[in-house]
This record gives sequence, C-alpha cells and structure tokens, in this order.
Amino acid sequence: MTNASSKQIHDTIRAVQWHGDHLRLLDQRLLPAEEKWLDCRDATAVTLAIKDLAVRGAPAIGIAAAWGVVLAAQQGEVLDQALAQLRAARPTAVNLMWALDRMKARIAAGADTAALEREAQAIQDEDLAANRHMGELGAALIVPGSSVMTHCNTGSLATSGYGTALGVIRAGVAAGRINQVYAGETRPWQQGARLTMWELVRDGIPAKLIADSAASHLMKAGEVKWVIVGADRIAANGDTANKIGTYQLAIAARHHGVKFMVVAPSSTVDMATVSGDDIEIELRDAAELLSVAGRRTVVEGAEAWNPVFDVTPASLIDAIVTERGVIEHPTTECMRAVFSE
Ligand SMILES: CSC[C@@H](O)[C@@H](O)C(=O)COP(=O)(O)O
Repeated sequence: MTNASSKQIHDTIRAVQWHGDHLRLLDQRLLPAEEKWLDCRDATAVTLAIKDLAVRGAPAIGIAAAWGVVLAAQQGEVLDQALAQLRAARPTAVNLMWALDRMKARIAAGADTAALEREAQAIQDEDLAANRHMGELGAALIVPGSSVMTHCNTGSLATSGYGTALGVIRAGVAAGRINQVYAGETRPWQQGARLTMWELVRDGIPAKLIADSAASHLMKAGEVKWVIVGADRIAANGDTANKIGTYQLAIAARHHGVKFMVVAPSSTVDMATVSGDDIEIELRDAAELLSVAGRRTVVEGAEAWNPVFDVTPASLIDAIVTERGVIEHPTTECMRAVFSE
C-alpha cells in the first residue's frame, strides 16, 4: 500500500479463452444482464462474433482473430480465405490486421497447426504483459488523489486482460493515484455503461457513470485531472482513432486544462497510415441508434447516421502510452523514433 486510498485490484475477467479446439468468448452483447459464453469452433463463427460485437475492443478483436486462424487450420479450411474473411470483419481497429499479418507470416514460413497455436498464444500473452507495463507507465503520470474520466470500454473485456486505459486506471487506483473514476456511458452501444461500469464495480473501484453529454460540465467543475482512453488505430503522426465521442472529450479537455492520455499497445500503432485522415471509420447500422436495448425509441421513418469511431488529432493528446514507453505531445518524428523498426 502506498497510501491510505490505494487498493488491491483483483482483475479476474478473461473474456477470450482458448480451449484447445474452440474459442470461448464472454458475450459482450448481453452484459451486464447475463454472463453467457459463446463457443466458436471455426473461423466463420469467430468472424461473426467480431462483426456482431460479441467480442469487441481492438486488442481482443486481434487476439480472437488469431485464434480464428488456428481453428481454420484445425478444420483444414483454406487459410487464405479464413484470413480474408476475418480481416474484413471490422475496418478501424488495426490490431485485427496486425494479428492476422503475424499469423499469415507464420503460415508463409510453413508453420503447422501447433506452431500457429503457439503464435496465437504469444499474441494473447504479449498483450497481457503490455497492458500491465502500460498500467505502471500511465499511472506514474497521475498526481496522487486524482479523479479521472474514461470513455468506452478498454478493460479486461476489450483485451487479453487488465486493459489499456482501464489498466492505467487499475494501476492508478492500486497505487493511490486515482481515487475516483467517471465513465461516459458511450452511446449508442453503451460500452461504458454496460461494460466499464461492470468491470469497475467488480473490482470495487470508486466509479460514477455519467451521460456522455455531461463530460464538459464535469470538466468545468474541475473534477477531473486526466481523460484516459484507449485506441483502435494510432497513425504515424499520433492522430488517434477511438470510440465515437473521444474527439469531443479531447476538445473539452484542452478547453478546461484537463490532460488527455491515450493508452494502447504497439499493435495499435499503424506507421503505414500517415495521419488520421487516412483511417477508415466504421459506420454501423442506424438501428443501433434508433433503438435502446432492442426497443425502438425513435419515430418510424426517421433516419440516423452512426459512425462508431472518430479521430482525435495528435495536437490534443498530452501523452500516448504504449509498452515501449510514453510519448508526450506526439509528432511524426517522435512516433518514428519509437515505432520504426
Ligand atoms: C482497449 S480497447 C480500445 C478501443 O478498442 C476502445 O476504446 C473502443 O473504441 C472499442 O470499440 P468497440 O466498437 O467496442 O470495439
């Protein structure tokens, strides 16, 4: 214990589990009402689970896809086809393409099914190690006793475990640096309300849910010191795609003198994408906006526009935390220094 408000964190959730001949996923569409597991036995089932958000969060998507390739190899499927269908499941989170490229390189090198299984396990294990390291690095930036705000879900559910932004929050709470968390509900899919609050309450972390639209009001009150978010793709200049609503949080944070931290493993960094303008933003079904919990809330005949990510310019980001270190005030030059192999 480093001070009176530090806390033991248990972090017991492992939402992506390999069971030798199938991939078991904690179905995130049903949480927190139901804790139901979904067993995927081939690459098509994994592809559907990614598309339909049974598994979501950039690192978790990549890990699930890697196991999808292992299932395809076990089933004797055409691996190029399995790779292609998994790759097309969602467009924005680059961890998906990164993990599949790793599996593809092993296939090209003649790896057998057992070797592919070892590669998928390595992808999963490396993610957990990265999250724990990022947790320490990010928490060290936070003044003890701070309140912070987060958006979407970046925790154990979105990763191999522990989390990215939520990993920093877990480490910060454990070290007594964070004593209060505010989580935006993250309309329309409510990753913050349904998933982040579930994780925070399970860990006994002091947390309050806020409507997304309450964020500026909260910041104006001087309540939060940092906004801490994850990422789906970080471009070579530091521009960061993350859950819709992140960009407006960054604008509000800068306006109110609140610091803005992006936490993501290096598998989320895409040095081949020059800037955020080149990142494909996923558009999802309007039905996600027109209904709440499956019940239509908007008049029949109404239309909706549902981009599910946005891009925060690097100029609004105070720190990008990866397992390779902290980049303050990111620019292409400092990104290159860390991420160009
Ligand atoms: C560690 S998860 C980082 C991001 O993937 C997360 O913030 C996010 O935007 C998730 O979006 P989702 O649509 O739920 O997959």
